[in-house]
Amino acid sequence: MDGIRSDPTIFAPLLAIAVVALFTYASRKRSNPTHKVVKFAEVLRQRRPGRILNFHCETAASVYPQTTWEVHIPFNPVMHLTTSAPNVKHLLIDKFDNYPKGAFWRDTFKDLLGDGIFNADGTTWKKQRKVASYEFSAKTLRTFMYDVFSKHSKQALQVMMAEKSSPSSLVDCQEVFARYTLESIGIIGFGCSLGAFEDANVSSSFGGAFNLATLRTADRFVDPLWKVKRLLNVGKEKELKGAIRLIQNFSSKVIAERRLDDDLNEKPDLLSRFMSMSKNSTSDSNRRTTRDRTQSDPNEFEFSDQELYFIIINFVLAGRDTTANSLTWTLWELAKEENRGCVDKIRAENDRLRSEEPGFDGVHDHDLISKSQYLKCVIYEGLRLYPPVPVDIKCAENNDVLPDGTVVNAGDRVMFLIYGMARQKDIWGDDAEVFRPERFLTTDGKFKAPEAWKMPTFLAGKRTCLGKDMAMLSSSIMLLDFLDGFDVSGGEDAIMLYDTGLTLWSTTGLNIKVDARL
Ligand code: HEM
Repeated sequence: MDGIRSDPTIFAPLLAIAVVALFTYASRKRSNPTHKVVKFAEVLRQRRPGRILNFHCETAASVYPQTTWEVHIPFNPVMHLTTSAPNVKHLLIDKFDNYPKGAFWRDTFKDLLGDGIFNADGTTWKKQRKVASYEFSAKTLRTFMYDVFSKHSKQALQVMMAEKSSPSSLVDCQEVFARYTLESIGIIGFGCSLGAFEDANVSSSFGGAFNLATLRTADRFVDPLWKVKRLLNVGKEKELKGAIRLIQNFSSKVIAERRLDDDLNEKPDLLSRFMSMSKNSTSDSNRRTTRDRTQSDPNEFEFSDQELYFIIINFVLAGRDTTANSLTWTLWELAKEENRGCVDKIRAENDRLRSEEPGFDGVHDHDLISKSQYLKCVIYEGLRLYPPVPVDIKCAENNDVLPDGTVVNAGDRVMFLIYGMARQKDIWGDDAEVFRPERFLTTDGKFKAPEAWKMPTFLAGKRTCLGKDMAMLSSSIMLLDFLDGFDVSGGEDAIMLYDTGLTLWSTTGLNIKVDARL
């Protein structure tokens, strides 16, 4: 940046833009004069690991009984922040069409996610959602995905024990889960290994580039000048460009090789499935089957190499970080002395289900996992308190009024604070901040999911997460294998600081005691 400061041809226009922005910012007409405005400078000050989400919670408490407040970012429309469940229902379900991701979101993510499902609206989104829904069928989950997770969970735990330096040393379980989900999504998404078990540090190669790319993309949300920096190829934008290049090089190679594959129809991974639907594919029979199923436009399932690249990258983003985050924070809770009873209940339920299964051979199967009601409650409680996607944003297409009376102008953004909502006593009662899986257990011992808009961890409505069942399956398999083989402790001593990225990584890992069960 020193170069920019000393070069008047760059610095002067930047200064002029900043002055205009500040003037516009200061003279903005308020649509909700009673709403608190949090200074953007304050948001930037609070935006550090382990802090920003708590800052939002404190703001929510300070504006109560109002449930929405504002942040004004220079060069940008008003951002309304809310913790109101009825507002979330309004955004995601009742007025879905008025709240797309919008140009702001798409621009921010374009370099990393292209027009992939996460980043698309309208027909581009619909097409991918339709195709992907087939590939996340119950049958695929029971067979292909179950096998992938089952194999990799055992492998990840073996590697974890092999790398433990001494019997008493702490284990970074976040790293174990990151390797588990990276390797699994590599097989499920690309049909190839991403080398997560060979490399002692996920932060190298593909995994590392991916981490960096998501962090730097998240930084764009609070940097009004990111487009200028991208143009100049400086700072964080330069890092982002480099990381994306690495991801692209890897993916292009895999796609090119797969195009030459004669056995495309036999391959269950997402890339092969999407490719075999494409006109460019050599697989006529599969194409016909898919088209017959949907009876739609014959060009509907054509995907170029670039489209395929973005489709798969979107799934890698969706499937890797989120599940690793969910496992990390849930195990953190389970490793605390106060939650030992939860571990006992998971094991007791598992023992009972095994004893009811005739000829149980020591390996969990898909049915046993589906029947594990208490385990589901535990995973859900982890997902409630530590939502892997802690905040989400929608853009208003037309003027609107939210259920809590907030006036939203066309173009405004609404950010709903999923992490903050989990801590609202209005929604969860006085023990909102306590890890208590039983809140999801009915009196007859069944798991009951809450209404999605009260706990939008997987979102709600038409854009509900497509990988929800897959995430539940992979988390269940890993947690059962973990608690079957190991005792965990020391959660109360582990320092956990969530990162400021798109998902809820712990910047400090999850360092706890892991002992093989006798
Ligand atoms: C605990 C794990 C997971 C959580 C908490 C989670 C959460 C979410 C959230 C909040 C969204 C909405 C994002 C947005 O539109 O702004 C989403 C969308 C999505 N998720 Fe997940 N996800 C998880 C796992 C997965 C997995 C394993 C996959 C599959 C690989 C997946 C695939 C998707 C897809 C494809 C979308 C886009 C849906 C659409 O826009 O129509 N997710 N997820």
